[in-house]
Amino acid sequence: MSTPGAGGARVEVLGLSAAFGRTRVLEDVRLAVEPGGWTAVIGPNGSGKSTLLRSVLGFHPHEGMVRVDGVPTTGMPRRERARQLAYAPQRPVVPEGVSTADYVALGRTPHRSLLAAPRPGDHRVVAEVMGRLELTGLADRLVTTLSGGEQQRAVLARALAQQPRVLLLDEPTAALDLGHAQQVLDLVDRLRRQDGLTVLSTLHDLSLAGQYADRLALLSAGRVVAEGRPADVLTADALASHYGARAEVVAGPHGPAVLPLRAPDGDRG
Ligand SMILES: Nc1ncnc2c1ncn2[C@@H]1O[C@H](COP(=O)(O)OP(=O)(O)OP(=O)(O)O)[C@@H](O)[C@H]1O
Repeated sequence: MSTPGAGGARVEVLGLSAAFGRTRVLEDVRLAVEPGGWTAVIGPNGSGKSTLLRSVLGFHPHEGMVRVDGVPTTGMPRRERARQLAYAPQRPVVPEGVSTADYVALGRTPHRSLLAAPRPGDHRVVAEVMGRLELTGLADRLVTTLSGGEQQRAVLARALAQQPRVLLLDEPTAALDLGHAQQVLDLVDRLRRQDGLTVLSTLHDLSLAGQYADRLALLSAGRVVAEGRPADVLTADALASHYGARAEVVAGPHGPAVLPLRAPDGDRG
């Protein structure tokens, strides 16, 4: 598939801190994702994962710096930023009165001059992405009428149609059944392996995070408390101390998977 653009880019997050009003929610976050790498940011509810992604995109005010291939994103023209970084949000707001095909085609906007009509290449990219995400049959449906999972795939399709060098995914599988979740993650995995797309995602499903990402960053109360290979970050101790969870971590063929454990009989009411 020829979806991403000019190969992946190195992303560096340097000393990033952010707040809502006076409440600080990210504290001195440092991360680097190599071209073609996939870092999944994990962490309990409210630990700052979405705010981190939104800060990297420049959607949330922050201190510190984000660099793409060494170039700070602050001050980068909007269109240039949109050619480098694409984002699929956790709770997308889809426009009224727009077909699914036209919605996905919005991803081509950064690649054409203002007011220029779509070119054959634009239609080809949109058709290809929609085919890959099983959206072809929904092309003429209003995007507002799609189910939650279909909408989530449409949002990802729009981001991929952007042919970015870096893909930021906020909970890309939240509304998807297991089969579609695997389909989406397999597609992203293929794009990074074949074309070097760089991926920074959040993922609540720790087993999927352990299988697909090559690095995990564990956020807790706005700080990165562990970063490294999935097998080193996903440990029963880390799940107990940062999630308050009982779980066993088992080694799978492609990385660790998490098996949640019921409370012992004596601990249940
Ligand atoms: N608009 C807002 N106004 C005030 N506080 C906010 C706002 N959005 C998020 N927060 C707070 O910032 C903190 C980080 O939120 P964020 O959404 O980044 O966490 P998260 O790790 O993505 O959470 P989840 O796993 O529940 O999606 C939380 O305490 C949250 O309540």
